[in-house]
This record gives sequence, C-alpha cells and structure tokens, in this order.
Amino acid sequence: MYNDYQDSNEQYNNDYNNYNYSQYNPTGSNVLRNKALPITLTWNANAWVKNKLSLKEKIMSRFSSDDDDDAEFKQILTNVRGIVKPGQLCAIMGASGAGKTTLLNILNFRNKGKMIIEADVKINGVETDWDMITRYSGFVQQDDLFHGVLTVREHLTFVTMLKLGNSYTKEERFQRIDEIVQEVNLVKSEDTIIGVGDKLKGLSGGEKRRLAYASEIVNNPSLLFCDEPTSGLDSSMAQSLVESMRKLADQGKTVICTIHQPSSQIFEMFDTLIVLAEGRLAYLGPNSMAPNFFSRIGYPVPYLYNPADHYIQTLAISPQDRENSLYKVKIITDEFERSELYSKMIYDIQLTESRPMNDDDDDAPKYNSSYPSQLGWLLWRQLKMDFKNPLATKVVALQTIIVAIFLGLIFLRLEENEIGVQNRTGALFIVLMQCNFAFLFGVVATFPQDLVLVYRESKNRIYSITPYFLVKQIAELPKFVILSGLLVTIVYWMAGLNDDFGVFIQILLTLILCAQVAISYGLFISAIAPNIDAALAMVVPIMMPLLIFAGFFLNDVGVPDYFIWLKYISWFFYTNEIINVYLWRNVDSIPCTKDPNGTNICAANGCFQNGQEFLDANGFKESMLPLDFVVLILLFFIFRILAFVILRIKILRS
Ligand SMILES: Nc1ncnc2c1ncn2[C@@H]1O[C@H](COP(=O)(O)OP(=O)(O)OP(=O)(O)O)[C@@H](O)[C@H]1O
Repeated sequence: MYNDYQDSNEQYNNDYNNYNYSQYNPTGSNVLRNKALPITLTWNANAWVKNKLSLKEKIMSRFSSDDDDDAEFKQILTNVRGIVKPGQLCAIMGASGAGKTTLLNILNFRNKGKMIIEADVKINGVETDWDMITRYSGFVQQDDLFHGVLTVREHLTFVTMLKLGNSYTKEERFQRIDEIVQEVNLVKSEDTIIGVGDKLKGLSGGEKRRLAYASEIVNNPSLLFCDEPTSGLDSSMAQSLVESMRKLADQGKTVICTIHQPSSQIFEMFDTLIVLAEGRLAYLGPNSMAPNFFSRIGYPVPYLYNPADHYIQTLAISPQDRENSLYKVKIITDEFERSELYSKMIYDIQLTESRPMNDDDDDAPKYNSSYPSQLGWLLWRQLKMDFKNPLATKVVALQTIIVAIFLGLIFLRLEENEIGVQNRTGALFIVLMQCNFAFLFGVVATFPQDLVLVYRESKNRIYSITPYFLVKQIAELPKFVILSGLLVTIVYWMAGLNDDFGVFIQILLTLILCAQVAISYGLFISAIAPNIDAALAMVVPIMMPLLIFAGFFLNDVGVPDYFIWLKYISWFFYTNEIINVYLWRNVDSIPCTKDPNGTNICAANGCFQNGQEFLDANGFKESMLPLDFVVLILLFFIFRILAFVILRIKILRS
C-alpha cells in the first residue's frame, strides 16, 4: 500500500513539476486573469495558552519543585508538522478541542489572541509571514461577520470592487459578481438583506456561510483556508459547497479546511486528511490510506461505517473514562509518529524546504485597490448603511429632541434675578453633560462592534485602516454636529439663557466643538478597550473626575488643592470657561439680594454687580479664551490620532 502511495506521489510530483497553467482556464472564471500560484504549504507548529490559576495554585507553583511551566502553561499543539500540496483538498478533523481551529489560525497568521506560538510556516519552502500568506490566501472563518443591513449583492459589490481592484474594469468586476453569485447558489437571495441575528431577519445561517465563502474566493486565491465551512448547511448545500472547493483544488489551488462530521459522500471528496487529537498529529496523508493505518494499529473502520465518524470517535476523550481515552490517544499519536507515512511526510517536507521557490513579489502593492478607490467604496458602503438604517439615526434624533425639550421645560424662561443666575449656570452644566455623555456613549456603544469586522476586513487586505478611519470621520461628523447643535439650540432658547444672538452662536459653536472632543475621546476608549463591555465600563470612571474638577463645584466644597490640577486635563474645564465668558461678559448688572442696609449678600454665586464681577469671582478669565480653544482643538485631534495609531497597532498584532 505504501508503495502505491509512493508511486502515486511520484506521479503527483511529476504532474506538479510539469504543471502547465496555459493548458486550461485555471480560474474557472470568464473574468479572472490572475493565475493561481501552485502552493505547497509546510509547517511545524507548537502552541501554548496560559492556565488560569487560582491565587493558591499560583503560590504553590512558585514554591513547587516541579517544572513551573507545566502549571502555568497548557500546550494545545505539540510538534504538529504537515504538508499540503497544490491540487489537494485537505480536511483537518478531530474531536472538539483537538486544536483544529488553532492550527488553521497559526497557518494563516490570524486570531493569535494571547497564545504563545512557536511555528514555522513555509510557502514552497520559503519562510512566510502574515504579509506573504495573506497575499495568496483567503480565509473563511467560523463566525460570519457582515454589515447586516446590506444585501448580498451590495456586500459582494463592496468586496469584489476592492479585492479585484484597479486591474479590472468596473464591468468585469460586476460580471465577476454575477459569476460568484451563481457559483455559490445565492441568485435567489441576492437582493435579500444579510440580517443581524434575531434583531434583523435576513439570510439563513447556511446562506451566510455561502456568502462568507463567496467573499473569500471572489479574487481567486491560490490558497484557501476554511474553518468549518459546512456547519449550518443542509446536506445538499454542504455537498455543493465542498464540490466547489474540490473544483478549486482541481484548478491547482491548495485548499485546507476544518470539518465536523462530514457525510461519507462529502468525506470522499477530500483527498488529504489530517486528524488531530489532544493537539497532536494522529494522521496526515492520503484520505484513501487512512483506513489502512487505523486498521493496522487495531482500530479498523467497521463495515458500512462512515470513516470520518470512526476516526473522531476513536480519538474522542470520553468524560466518563478520561484516563483511558488519553492513553488511547497517546498510543495512536505515538504510532503515527513511528509510521512510514510519517517518515514519508517528513521526507516530503524536507524535500520541499530544501528547494525553496520564492515567487513572492515583495514590491506588490499591499491592497489591490488604490487609496482613493478604497475611500470611495468605503464611503459608498457607509452611506448605504446610513441610508438603509434611518431608524437608528431617527431614534437618536428623537431622543435628543425629547431630552432637549425636557431640559428646556425645566429651565423654561429663567428669570433675571439671583436664582436665575444660578439656574443659568445649572442649565449650562446639564447641556454640557448631555452633549458629552449622549454622543460619547453613542460612539462607545457601536464603534467597538464595528471594529471586529474592520480588523477582519483589513487583515484580509480588502482596505487599509487609514481610509476606513477617514470615512468614519467624514460620514459621522455632520450627524453629530447637527444633533449637538439641535440640543443646544432648543435648551438655549427655551431657557432664555441670553437673548443676544451673537452670544448664542458663540456658545453653540463651543458646545459643538466640546461634543466633538467627547466623540474623539469615545473613539480613543473604543480603540484601547478589548471589547464593547470593557469600553462602556471605562467611560464613567475616567470621565467623572474630569467633570467634577472642571470648575463647577470647586467653590467652598473643601476640595484639597492638590486635586485642583486635574481640571487642566479636563476638556469640560476649558468649555465651561469659554461658555461662561461668552454668557456673562457683557452683562451690566446681575440682580443681587441686599440686606436692609443696602449691602449685597454675596452668599450665592448670583450675587454680583455685573458679569465681569461674576467671572472674576469664579475664576473665568477672558484672556484665557485663545488658550482654551487651542486646548479643545488639540484634544479633538490628539484623541483621534491616538485612536487611529492604536487601531493600526492592534491590526498588526492581531
Ligand atoms: N485563547 C485560548 N485560551 C485558552 N484556551 C484556548 C484558547 N484557544 C484555544 N484554547 C484551547 O485549546 C484547545 C484547542 O482549541 P481549538 O479551538 O483549536 O479546538 P477545535 O479542535 O477547533 O475545537 P472545535 O471543534 O470545538 O472548534 C481547546 O482545549 C481550547 O479550549
């Protein structure tokens, strides 16, 4: 049998060496002109995760004479070596937790998380990295992530336009969309919206899987990774998806995919099989030779039994009999490492790595589309989403108007007396709070969610984070300017803060700028936070001190002096100073309560002869206005630039 394998492999090697792409249309498409590069992928992977130890275990492990690393780290892949060649459709199988997804992620340099990885992945014998592998590969991930309000065609338009890029005409790219929609059998649903879980009904789970697959193969990658592409599909859909992958492999591409419980018909379409068990290699070789190997080590496939089910059941860890299951796995994986198949695999790997063929074009642009084109299509998608989801904008607008009217009614037509002066200060404080918290939470509650998809699309080289970030600013600036302007205008005139129109404009623009600083801060928090919950949890503890020390409550409340410096890092302080100076500087007289002798009772803030006196007493200085504005504008840019830089770093490290 092994000799058969050797013969067929020699034949295969000859075929591979003589591979002539001009003999047939290698892409299976009437549009695509890019030829697939024959890719032999080889690897040697080890991975560890840090164990979560209790305090007691941590202390014990410190003083224990055992190897500390065993307690602290759990190895989830152990010396997993492998090779997959062009034209092969390879299934990675194993029980749940065997390490399939981890291996796939290591092979394509994505989703590393907090794992410690020691891996050596090579393309045609050449050491590869994320940059090189993403140039040649597509990756259909386990969880489907889309912008749910778009239709299938709109999503594919965005992906195809950017992935095929400027070397294809627009007509060709549209033609490719038609081809791909047919290929993955989504013609019927091409105008259906994708949907968002239970919130927005759209495509079925299976259709989403096919859409994710279509998005990855649209530009004809030479190497395709799929993480459980058939889960959620009925048997006929699963069959047609694997047939499509088989077709890709027959065109000379290398296709590697993890798969759970394939039917026997589907399983037969895979020519190469990798079986993992407890992070070790239990089998790697031709699918057709696996029954022989398992039979030889004492686990023959029962008659009329699906071999795939048999391998997984044999290597599964039974919770009732964990010790024995682990022992069985050890015996089988040790047997495989001693087998001829394993030696042949190592020989193949060494042969490939001893003749490296570097076809990589280091100077090739990172993205297939130019920056202006990325900007254009990102803006197209953003406007489509805003246009198709008017409810979200309408709800925020309605919320803003209702809150503004409510505040306006509370402070309705403030009187011109001592109480009125105090209430004006209160009204300004509340408007400032609302302008900041409402819009900031609006950003923090949505941006981290968008980022998950942005990381993925950017990693897939669809677009760079730079145009994305620019489009985000361009598309959202008008919305937030209008909403904050609406809030200030309604409260200002209902409360009658100051009837001078010039003062109104000055205060309006200042508060709009302040809201923009808060939004920048929201973008920054979203960028540093690991997820949406952490981002939301971080907002209040950081904002509260900045708000408290902004100069609203500092008079006679016994705040220790050394805390006062905090106000200088608070954008509320600068805004508070600007709006107070504008509101009070031209006020000639502020009605004051007088005692029977005619002397002012200056117990309250409002008890001053004129506006200037009020400003001086509260520490607001007109001379500081230019500095206040400079600081606000600087903060606006600093938070956004920091957010952008952090996002870039995160994408590089993810
Ligand atoms: N970031 C992580 N932190 C801790 N443990 C992890 C992490 N990622 C994976 N593991 C563990 O590593 C092992 C392998 O996980 P992996 O997701 O690769 O398994 P799998 O074979 O793909 O399983 P499934 O078929 O259920 O998706 C599991 O025991 C899992 O709990």
